[in-house]
Amino acid sequence: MVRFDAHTITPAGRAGLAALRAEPGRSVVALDFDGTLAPIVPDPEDARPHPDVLPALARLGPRLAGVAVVTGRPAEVAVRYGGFAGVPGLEGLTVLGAYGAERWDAATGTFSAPPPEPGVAAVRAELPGLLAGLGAPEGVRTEDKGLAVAVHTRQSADPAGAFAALRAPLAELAARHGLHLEPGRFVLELRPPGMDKGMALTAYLAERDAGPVLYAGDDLGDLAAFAALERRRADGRPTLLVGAAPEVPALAERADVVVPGPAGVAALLTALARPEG
Ligand SMILES: O=P(O)(O)OC[C@H]1O[C@H](O[C@H]2O[C@H](CO)[C@@H](O)[C@H](O)[C@H]2O)[C@H](O)[C@@H](O)[C@@H]1O
Repeated sequence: MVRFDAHTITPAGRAGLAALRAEPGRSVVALDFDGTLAPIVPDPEDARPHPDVLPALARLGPRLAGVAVVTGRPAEVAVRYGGFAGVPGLEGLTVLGAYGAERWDAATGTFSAPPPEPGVAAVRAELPGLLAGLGAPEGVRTEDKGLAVAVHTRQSADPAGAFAALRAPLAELAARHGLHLEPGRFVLELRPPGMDKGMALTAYLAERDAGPVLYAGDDLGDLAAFAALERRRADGRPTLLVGAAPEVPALAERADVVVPGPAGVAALLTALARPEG
């Protein structure tokens, strides 16, 4: 069983954990995908959940008011890579993809997504020429996400250097086409403004009439979800913020507890799924 002592979890987080254990039927567990459920890997197409994640979620799901995956991935990609469809116990799972712009519900098997914004097509067309003109190093990769385009530097020889060099020109390209630049772990994503994980999570929690909430994330895009739960906490509602990446200080500093990546998240979910919690 995973136990957290007073030195590794904040008092508010401990209260959130106690509430989750005491009232599972009113509780929601919401989880980021990459870096939280799935280990970070060099090629984004290779990301798959830690092997203990699905069994734990399948045990937890029927006991909770809701389980959601809140991800920057397109919903369809997250469902496919996650292996979430048709899993007994996950009939109530919801995937909020593209930072909440897209949605998939296991209960119906249906996807919903808005039409792509014209700025995304313009960026898609301009990006190869821009990257060539900037002399983007070998290993810089683009990921076409449908509603957004992402530029990855992880596979270049100097991921941090390439990230720093590309950030301003990509921000300028995004702004010129009415898009927002979303920075992440060696990724710069050009996507439409107007939606973030905090807005998506808040709407989902209202829909489920949620009580206690656990959110786990590993990257800057998860800060909006943390902020949404910090507001709930300020209203006296129990929450548990889990940071899944000690190496991302902006998130780890705001977490109630920091666990070592998807293996740590899986261990926490497995412990929560036990009858004794
Ligand atoms: O919101 P998330 O579920 O955390 O998705 C964020 C981005 O994750 C993916 O990129 C990250 O994971 C890759 C696979 O481990 C890794 O190679 C990359 O360096 C990371 O930035 C994904 O490719 C993006 O589309 C997501 O927005």
